[in-house]
Amino acid sequence: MSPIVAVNAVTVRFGGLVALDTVGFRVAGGEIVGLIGPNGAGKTTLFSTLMGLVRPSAGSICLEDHRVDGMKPHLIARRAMTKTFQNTALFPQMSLVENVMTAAVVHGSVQEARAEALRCLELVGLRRVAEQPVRSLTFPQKALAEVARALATRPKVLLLDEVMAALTHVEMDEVMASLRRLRDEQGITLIIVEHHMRAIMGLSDRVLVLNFGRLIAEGSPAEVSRNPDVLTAYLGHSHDAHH
Ligand SMILES: Nc1ncnc2c1ncn2[C@@H]1O[C@H](COP(=O)(O)OP(=O)(O)OP(=O)(O)O)[C@@H](O)[C@H]1O
Repeated sequence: MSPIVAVNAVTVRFGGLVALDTVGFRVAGGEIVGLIGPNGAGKTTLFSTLMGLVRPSAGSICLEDHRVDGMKPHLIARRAMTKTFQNTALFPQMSLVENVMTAAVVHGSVQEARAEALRCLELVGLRRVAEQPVRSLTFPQKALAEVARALATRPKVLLLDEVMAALTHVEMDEVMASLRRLRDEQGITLIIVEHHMRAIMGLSDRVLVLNFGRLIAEGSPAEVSRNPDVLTAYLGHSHDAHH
């Protein structure tokens, strides 16, 4: 089966700095792929490049066999790949469903946007708190609200950018269960950047490891966590290893 996402020898340079160096990998439809690496490894740059916010200096990116590198972000979103936004402020005084509707208005009338927003909330298990103001939600509910907002564009591939950043272990487990269900029931492909190793290792089918812009390892969570190159990369950046 052809991959849903194919990244082929992508290089990104910022002036003299090589932020991504001939990075290549494939993602199958319905797969959960974790992307890890020490600070400055290139994770954010890779997400930005996938989303069309950064143009690769070399290489190509295909989404369902269509080249998307160099395409504008909204056109990539229309081709069904989108991203959550790190620390995007939800409107705290508005209800949850109204917040998701702000992303769902692309679907037409207010009534249609509301129906779409409720569908997205159902997908992440938040339907029952739809009418509550966002300020009254728990941290894991807020994290899942970000995911629901991203789902309003009906992605096949969803890039999750540190949605679990502020959570405790118990809260993380709650979000992870919802994300797993989203993949299992909807077949949505998830690519995840997360500093919490526990979340990455618990959720991912496969983990990609970046270091200084290069892909240094790829495998199951168990394979990656005993890979000597990965251990060296993290020991050199002990701050990250403790997250
Ligand atoms: N717009 C930019 N202009 C110049 N250099 C940049 C730009 N964006 C990122 N970089 C550099 O590219 C490299 C990769 O950064 P990136 O933010 O992608 O890493 P990261 O893995 O996401 O790090 P972190 O975990 O700290 O978020 C770093 O050296 C960074 O300083």
